[in-house]
Amino acid sequence: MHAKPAPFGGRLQSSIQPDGDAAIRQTDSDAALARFSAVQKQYFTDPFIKHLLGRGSQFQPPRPPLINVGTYVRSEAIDALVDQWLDLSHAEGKKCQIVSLGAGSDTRFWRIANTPRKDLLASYVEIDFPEITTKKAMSIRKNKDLSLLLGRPEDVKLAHGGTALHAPAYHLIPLDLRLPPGQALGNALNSDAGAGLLSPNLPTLLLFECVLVYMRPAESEALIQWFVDYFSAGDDGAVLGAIVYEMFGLNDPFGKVMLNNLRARNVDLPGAESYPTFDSLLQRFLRHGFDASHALTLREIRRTYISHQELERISQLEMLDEIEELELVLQHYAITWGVKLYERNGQSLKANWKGWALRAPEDQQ
Ligand SMILES: C[S@@+](CC[C@H](N)C(=O)[O-])C[C@H]1O[C@@H](n2cnc3c(N)ncnc32)[C@H](O)[C@@H]1O
Repeated sequence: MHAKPAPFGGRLQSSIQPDGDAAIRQTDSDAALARFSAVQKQYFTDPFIKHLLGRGSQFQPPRPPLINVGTYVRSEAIDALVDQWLDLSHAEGKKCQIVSLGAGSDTRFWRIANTPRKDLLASYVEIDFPEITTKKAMSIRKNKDLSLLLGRPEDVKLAHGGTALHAPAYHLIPLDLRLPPGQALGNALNSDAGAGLLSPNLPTLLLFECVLVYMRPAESEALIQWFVDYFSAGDDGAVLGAIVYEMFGLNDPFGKVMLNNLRARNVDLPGAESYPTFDSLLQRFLRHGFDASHALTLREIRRTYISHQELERISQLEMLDEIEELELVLQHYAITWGVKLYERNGQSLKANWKGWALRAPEDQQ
């Protein structure tokens, strides 16, 4: 076996603390290390991740090939969906907003800000526990590669004792997402910068990368519903999109081993219970009145949505001979995405947004 069943980037370290939230927060370091490992092995590039790793983490050994391939497939697919979202907003003549929930040490904002697509971003909001946002805010302040992409130094401000950070198009906000969103999230998005951080009129994409699985279903449903209601207040009709990446189908033998391994490290996955099958994934958004909902397992994405040239390239990076094991693991992770369209006038516009989907290589020409 190359790896014990555990989330990609979720191989927990030995120093697990008794507090369950500490173990959940630890998954952020694991995710960042998994990304750094895939970068070191040249699966993809990310010039920013090294600035967000904890002290000494750069010297950790790389992750096993199976984990690197999983991180690569997930990253490529979510990047493609996010880029397409930005381009769809652009085609509509609007800037777009992205909210990353449980953002941890994610580098997506900087990766976008480093490209011409930066001009398509009206606002990028990242939310996580205060311990995580404090660490991230410090890394941003300390590192020029990160801070320069936020704007002029005088426009970048720490807030709430260093747990929050605000720049013209970037906001880092400390919050426990399990709190009733009506008060907690609503206040967090409205108080800090004086004005609302999110316009209800702009196309807005929610990113939930490996976070809802740590919350109870009632809590994650309340969170998604809060956003659904928030955008119904827009006067120009908004478009709400969401991407969820996480494990599912954990009631089979593989899933049970995964759950037990995590439980031994003080991590529960209450959010996985509602998603025992592939079909159940689509309900994630349909139950909130989304107009379209799609899901793909990482196994299917690797098989169908990554070009032969790319598969050939990554097969040269390191030895991976246990394809069956790889497929078994990839079969338990899925990307689910959906879109909700609010009142507006043009049917063609709706058709555009409904076509938001991963493209197989032969459709990309
Ligand atoms: C596995 S990490 C994923 C980080 C990042 N989204 C990524 O994919 O690289 C899970 C993140 O969700 C955050 N998280 C989990 N439960 C949370 C909650 N109730 N409120 C805020 N953040 C939470 C953790 O602190 C951690 O940063």
